[in-house]
Amino acid sequence: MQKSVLILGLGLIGGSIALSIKQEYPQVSIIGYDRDENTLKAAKKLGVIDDKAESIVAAEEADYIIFSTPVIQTLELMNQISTLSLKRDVIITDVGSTKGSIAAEGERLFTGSNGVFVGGHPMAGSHKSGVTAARARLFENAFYILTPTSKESAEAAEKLKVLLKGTNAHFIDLDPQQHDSLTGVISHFPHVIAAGLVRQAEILQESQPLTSRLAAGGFRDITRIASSNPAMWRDILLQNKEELLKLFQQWQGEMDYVRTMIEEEDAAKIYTYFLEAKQFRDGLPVKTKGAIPAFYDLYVDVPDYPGIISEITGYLAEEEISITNIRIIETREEIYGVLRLSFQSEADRMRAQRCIETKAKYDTFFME
Ligand SMILES: NC(=O)C1=CN([C@@H]2O[C@H](COP(=O)(O)OP(=O)(O)OC[C@H]3O[C@@H](n4cnc5c(N)ncnc54)[C@H](O)[C@@H]3O)[C@@H](O)[C@H]2O)C=CC1
Ligand SMILES: O=C(O)C(=O)Cc1ccc(O)cc1
Repeated sequence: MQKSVLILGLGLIGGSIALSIKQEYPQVSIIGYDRDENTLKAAKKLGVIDDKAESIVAAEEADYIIFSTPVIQTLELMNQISTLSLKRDVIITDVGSTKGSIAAEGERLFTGSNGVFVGGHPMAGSHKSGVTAARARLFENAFYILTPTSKESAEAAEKLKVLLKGTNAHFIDLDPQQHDSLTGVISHFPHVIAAGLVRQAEILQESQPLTSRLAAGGFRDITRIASSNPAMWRDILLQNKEELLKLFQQWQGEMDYVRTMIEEEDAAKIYTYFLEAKQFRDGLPVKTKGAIPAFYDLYVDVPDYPGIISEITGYLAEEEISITNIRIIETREEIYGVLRLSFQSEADRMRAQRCIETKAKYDTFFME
């Protein structure tokens, strides 16, 4: 493919898209634009882009334009770019976490004589940001939603899937409103709840200093997404306001229901509530990535002796398997402890399991 791709915003997502395109099509020319000069320099130095664009006017040469900026800036940049002399058949897309207003603006601004717009959202990420966190494999097995709104944009979506083949993502076409309603429930609202739980603990911490020490285990895990980028989530909530307001109402009803069951000490109803939640949760697919990044954790039953961590990490290093986190979960009084290793992908976790079971002969297990 001898095409030129302009990526605006070279952070975690823009950088990862650039790397995945380059991996599949080395001959494609990737031009990067970012308002932060240091990011641009880093992107060039890390080989994420082939060339730096001095200004957004570089869009006039592009066959594909990908907005990878925060959602509010994407709307502003789309307006600026639409006033340039773009190639007639340029395909324009974005990666924003919200789609309603971006897709509507894309359809209004790009009318066929100055390119065609199709909204996009790769549903994988991390709480990290910036070009240094970019990875070609970030979107592997993740859902990548495209939101075509016309026959022309549906055709553009098919071409985009070819360009983005190297993401190894699963593409799904959705209506923009349907996208916002779904991601509201499974991504945006959970970020509000996670932040709310953390703030509740923070208030208790003032009178009970033990709180943060006790919160170090499971609480820390279920509130992990509260460590996400605050500016990004502020913008996402503001752009998905209508859906979120509906969800607040529904959630308040849900919490009232739980509170009443407890007030009335209705044991049977409380049991059914948890049982039904467990059944739905246990039925969720495990092989694909969802909106919120999965934990690729492997638990290893290890004898509790000095040097055990370096023994295990040594075996993994021999096979060049990278660990993103390591922690002793619980050291039982006697002989065995549980070591939790976290990996970047399911493939790394599977390789690590084979490696440890073969070389060290320790039992390993997953907790889904
Ligand atoms: N972080 C995540 O996990 C995911 C994020 N997204 C979406 O991807 C988009 C980008 O997010 P990240 O890559 O995480 O952010 P990031 O903070 O890592 O990167 C954003 C980049 O855009 C640049 N930028 C900001 N305003 C600009 C402007 N006006 N002109 C040029 N460059 C500008 C920044 O300098 C930065 O390099 C957002 O719209 C977000 O909703 C989508 C899926 C996952
Ligand atoms: O790490 C997090 O906070 C995530 O939940 C990752 C993420 C962030 C934004 C998206 O639109 C999709 C996935």
